[in-house]
Amino acid sequence: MAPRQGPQAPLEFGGPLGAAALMLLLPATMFHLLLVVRSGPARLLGPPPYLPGLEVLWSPQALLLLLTWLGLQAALYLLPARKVAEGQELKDKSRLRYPINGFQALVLTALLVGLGLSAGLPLGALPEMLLPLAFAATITTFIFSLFLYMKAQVAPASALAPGGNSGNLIYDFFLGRELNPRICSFDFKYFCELRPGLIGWVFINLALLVQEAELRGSPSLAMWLVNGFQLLYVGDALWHEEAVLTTMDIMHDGFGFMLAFGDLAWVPFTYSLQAQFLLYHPQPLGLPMAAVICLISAIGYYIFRGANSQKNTFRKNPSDPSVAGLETIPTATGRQLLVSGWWGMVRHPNYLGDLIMALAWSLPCGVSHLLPYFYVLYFTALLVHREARDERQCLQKYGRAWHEYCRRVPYRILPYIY
Ligand SMILES: NC(=O)C1=CN([C@@H]2O[C@H](COP(=O)(O)OP(=O)(O)OC[C@H]3O[C@@H](n4cnc5c(N)ncnc54)[C@H](OP(=O)(O)O)[C@@H]3O)[C@@H](O)[C@H]2O)C=CC1
Ligand SMILES: CC(C)CCC[C@@H](C)[C@H]1CC=C2C3=C(CC[C@@]21C)[C@@]1(C)CC[C@H](O)C(C)(C)[C@@H]1CC3
Repeated sequence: MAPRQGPQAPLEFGGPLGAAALMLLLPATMFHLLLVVRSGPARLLGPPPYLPGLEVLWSPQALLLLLTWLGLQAALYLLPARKVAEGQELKDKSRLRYPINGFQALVLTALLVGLGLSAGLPLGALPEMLLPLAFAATITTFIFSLFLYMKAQVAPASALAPGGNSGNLIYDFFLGRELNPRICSFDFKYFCELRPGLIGWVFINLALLVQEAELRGSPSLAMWLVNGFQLLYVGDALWHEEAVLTTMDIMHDGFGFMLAFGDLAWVPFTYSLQAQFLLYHPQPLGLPMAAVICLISAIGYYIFRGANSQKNTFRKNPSDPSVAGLETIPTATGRQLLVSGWWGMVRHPNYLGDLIMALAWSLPCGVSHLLPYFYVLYFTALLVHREARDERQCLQKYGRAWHEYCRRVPYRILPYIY
């Protein structure tokens, strides 16, 4: 079954109306979270303590800091890489090349921040700048998405994504028209997906830890756990950077407002919510409970890493000894689907591991508030929706073989439940 493309592709996210609503809702949710987390009651569903005026949101220093950060990460991206990887085959049968130096960028950033700290860089002042920084990031992503939309106007048809080219301005602006927008070898989507937002997230967490130490003498055990788990997640993503080339975002989705805002604003400012919560609402955490949470995190990571690595190894080289013995289903495209190992347990074992980790990130915040569990709730919704999108795409790609896979592996994410 040939996938429908361009104006015939089925509309996702509720079409133009859904896209318009999400473009308002996502930034509004982000600002709501940033405001309620520092309020006394910290109620996820309550009203924000106040509605900030432009004088609170707008700060030229915050914009300058954001642009410096983006410039630094872009410079680190352009440094010589230990390896250059080839992406998946494109419509015109070509393959793009990607530098593998994300982990190096993380280490170099840590060294620079370390040097800055020893020279008196006031990292602990960053939490007070989160609102204006998030505002600067939101404006920047709107302008950047406009640039991406206009760049796609002059791109060849073969460079356009399967969705995101419906002809409706709002929908296409949101979803993104071009699959891999680039200037020379600088790939905007690949850069944004893994660098400024993801690395920014761990340094926001670190700044919250530093401020907690300044306020209370030392960081709490809960703050250490949240920082440690999320650093492991980001470090792992950058260590296995090449694996991002087989994700849905890189292979299928265009680069527009959804991913630009998601990567540059949503990830750093909402994924750091647990650490923000702990700064304003300290929580006691005993060693036995901390040990249980570490165990949950380790189980989640084991499933997440095992499943992702198994699929990536198999997609790169099906005769690799670690995957060669696994049972597979042939498909009409020549590619095969794994039906044993992690991918024989449920159809998205990697989502299951990621969700277990998400729970472990929130548990150090105790159970007195719903707010730090926002990530678990949002992430469940995101992955359930993402799974349904992927399922549709796989059905189009693999037809009967996909039906056979679903028959053999009936559960999507959670064995015997979903
Ligand atoms: N923290 C966050 O905010 C987010 C994290 N994630 C994480 O990112 C990771 C990547 O997720 P995502 O890109 O959504 O999806 P996947 O990495 O699960 O990729 C899905 C693709 O895998 C291939 N595939 C599916 N089933 C099989 C099988 N049985 N055998 C072999 N290949 C198969 C198909 O592509 P093909 O056959 O073409 O290779 C399918 O389209 C996940 O771990 C997820 O949890 C995702 C979103 C947000
Ligand atoms: C909120 C919006 C509706 C949607 C925004 C979604 C984005 C925030 C996420 C889409 C896919 C992502 C991935 C990661 C981060 C979040 C976004 C950008 C990821 C880089 C996190 C680290 C993982 O190890 C990964 C597998 C590399 C992830 C890839 C997908």
